[in-house]
Amino acid sequence: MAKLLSNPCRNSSPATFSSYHNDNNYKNLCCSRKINALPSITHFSKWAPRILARIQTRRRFELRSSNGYPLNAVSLQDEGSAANSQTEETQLSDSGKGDSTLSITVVGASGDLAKKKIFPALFALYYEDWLPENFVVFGYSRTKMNDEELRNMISGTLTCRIDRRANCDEKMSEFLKRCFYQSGQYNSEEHFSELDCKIKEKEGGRPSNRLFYLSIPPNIFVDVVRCASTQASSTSGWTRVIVEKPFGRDSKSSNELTRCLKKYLTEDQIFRIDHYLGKELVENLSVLRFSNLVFEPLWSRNYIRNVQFIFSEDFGTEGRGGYFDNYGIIRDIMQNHLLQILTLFAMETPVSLDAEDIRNEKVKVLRSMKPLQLEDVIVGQYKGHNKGGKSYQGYTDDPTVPKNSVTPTFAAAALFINNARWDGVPFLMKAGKALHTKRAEIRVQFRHVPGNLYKRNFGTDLDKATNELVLRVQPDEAVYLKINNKVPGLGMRLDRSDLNLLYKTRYTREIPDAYERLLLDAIEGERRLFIRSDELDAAWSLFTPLLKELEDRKIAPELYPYGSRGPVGAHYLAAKHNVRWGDLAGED
Ligand SMILES: NC(=O)C1=CN([C@@H]2O[C@H](COP(=O)(O)OP(=O)(O)OC[C@H]3O[C@@H](n4cnc5c(N)ncnc54)[C@H](OP(=O)(O)O)[C@@H]3O)[C@@H](O)[C@H]2O)C=CC1
Ligand SMILES: O=C1O[C@H](COP(=O)(O)O)[C@@H](O)[C@H](O)[C@H]1O
Repeated sequence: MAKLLSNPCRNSSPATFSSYHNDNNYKNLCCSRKINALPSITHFSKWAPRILARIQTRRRFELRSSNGYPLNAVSLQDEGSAANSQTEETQLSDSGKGDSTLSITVVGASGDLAKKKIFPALFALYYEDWLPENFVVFGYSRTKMNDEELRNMISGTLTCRIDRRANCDEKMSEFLKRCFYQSGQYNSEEHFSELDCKIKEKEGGRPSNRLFYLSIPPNIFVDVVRCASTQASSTSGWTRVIVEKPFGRDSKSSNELTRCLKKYLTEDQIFRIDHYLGKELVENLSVLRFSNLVFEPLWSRNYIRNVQFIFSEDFGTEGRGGYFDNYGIIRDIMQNHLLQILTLFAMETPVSLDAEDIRNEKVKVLRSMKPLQLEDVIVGQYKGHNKGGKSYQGYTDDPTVPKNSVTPTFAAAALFINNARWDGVPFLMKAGKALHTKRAEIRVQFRHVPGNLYKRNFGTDLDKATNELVLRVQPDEAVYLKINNKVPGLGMRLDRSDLNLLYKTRYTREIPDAYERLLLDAIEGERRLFIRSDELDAAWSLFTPLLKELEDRKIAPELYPYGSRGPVGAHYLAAKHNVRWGDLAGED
C-alpha cells in the first residue's frame, strides 16, 4: 500500500494488546490457517503443546484452505506494502499478543451483487462459523443510509442453509449487529478517512486485517483503491482488495487497469475474482482428474475427440443492459468463466496444489492456445418472441440498449491448444442469454472404440455410441458418464446409460455458494482461485484481436428468438470441426 496521507485516525494511539491466552486469540491464529505455516522451530516448540491440543479438538482449522493444502509462505501480511514490513515471526507474535480483528468493507453496498451475493455469502460464513471471532462488516456507497437501514436492506436477502436452520433468526440478528454503513463518494479521500475512523472504532485498538470488496462498476475501481489504500488500509495487519470483473475490455485497458491498481497495491493484495472458480463442480474438476486413475490417462488427444464448455441462461440482460452492451457475451462469460474452466481442464499436472504452481500451469495453457480466428466464432443476439401467450422482449427493446446494437448476447467458438497433449482437439465454447434453459456444463466426448465388436448394434451413427463425460456445474450438480450397456435379456440389444453421480442424492449437505468459498479464501490469503495478472494478460491476448475484428467490422449477430436453442450458426460451426453439441443431442 502507498504511504498514508493525513488522516486523523491514522495517528491514534498505539493499539493495546490483550492477552493471547484465550480461545478467541487462538481461533484467530487458526483461522489464518497459520497452523500450516509455522515460521520456525523455536516458535513451534513454544506453541506446539497448545496447538497440538487444539488440533485434536478443533481439527477443522487444519482444513480451512479450500484446497485443503498447506498455505506455503502465506503470511498474515502481504509482501511489499508499507504496512507489511514485518517478518512472519513478528506477525505471529503480534497475533499472539492481541486478538486481531477482521473488517470487511463492501464497496458498492447498495448494488445488486452486494445484496444478492456478497452479504448473503458473508452471513453464510458466519452462520457456519468460518469467520474469526472479531469481525465487522461495513457497507460503503453513495446512497444515504444509516446502519439500521443497511441492516434492513440486507436482512431481506440473508438465508440459512435449508439443511441447517437451527438458531437461524438468532444468528441473523447477531450477524446484522456486526454490519455498519458509511456513505461516501468513491473518489473522496475524506470520506474514506471517515470510514477508517469508524472501522478503527470497531477494531478497538486490536491488530487488524482489512478486506475491501469492490462491488462497483469498473470505471471507479482505481479511485476507490487509491482512497482506500491511502486512507483506510490497515496499519497493523494485511489489507486485501477483491476486484470484480470486468478487468478491462481488452488487452490495453486491462493492462492499464493493472498498472493503475499496482500504484497502490502489490499483486499479492489484489484478488481478481472469477466466481465460476468457486463453484463446486469446477473445484472438483482437478480432483476428478488428478485423484482417479481412470481419468488422467485418457485426458489427451489420444482418447478425447472434443471438449465442450456450455453456458446458457433462460433470461436476458434484464436490468443490466447498460453494462452488458459495452461488453457482450464474449467478455462477460467466455473470456473469463469458460476460459478459466478450460485452463483447469487442460493444464498439465501442477507441481503441487500451491496457488502459484496451479496458476503457472494455467498460464502455460493460455500461452499455447491458437489465437482465436473470426471464422471459428459465430455470434448471435436474441430478439423478441411470443410464447404461451406471453411476450418476451428482444435485447434491443431494453431502453438502456441502443436500437442498432450489434452486441452479441450469444457466441460459440472453437479453440485449439497447440501442445503435445491437445494438438487438433477442438475445445468448443458456447455461451448465451435468453435461451431455452439455464445450465453450465463441461462435456468431454471420447473417441470411437477402434474395431468395435458391437459396431452393428449401433446403427450407422457411430458418434452416438461414444462415451461422454459430463460435469454439470449447474443446476443440479452432477458428474455422469455415458456408456454403452447391454439391455438385460436374452437378445443382444445395447443402450446408452449413465453412470450418474447426482450430488443431491449422494450428498445431503447444501452446496455453498461460490462467493462463500472465494470470500473465505481471500480472508485466508489463499490465491489459487483468483486470477493472476499474467493469466489475465494471456486471456486477453487470446480474445482481443477477435473482439477488435468483430467490432471494427460491425459483424451483425444472427438473431435468435428469446427462449430458443440459439442461432443455427452454432451447429454449422461445430459441424465444421466434426462436433455435435452434447446438450442438443436429445438424450442429455
Ligand atoms: N450483478 C451481478 O450479477 C454481477 C456483477 N458483477 C460485477 O460486480 C460489480 C458490481 O455489480 P452490480 O452490483 O451489479 O453493480 P451496480 O450497477 O448495482 O453498482 C453497484 C453500486 O455502485 C454504484 N454505482 C453504480 N453506477 C455507478 C456509477 N456510474 N458511478 C458511481 N457509482 C455507481 C451504486 O451505488 P451508489 O449509487 O449507492 O453509490 C450501485 O449500487 C460490477 O463490476 C459488475 O460487473 C460481476 C458478476 C455478476
Ligand atoms: O459473471 C456473470 O455471471 C452471471 C452468471 O453467474 P451464475 O453464477 O448465476 O451462473 C451472469 O448472469 C452475468 O451476466 C455475468 O456478468
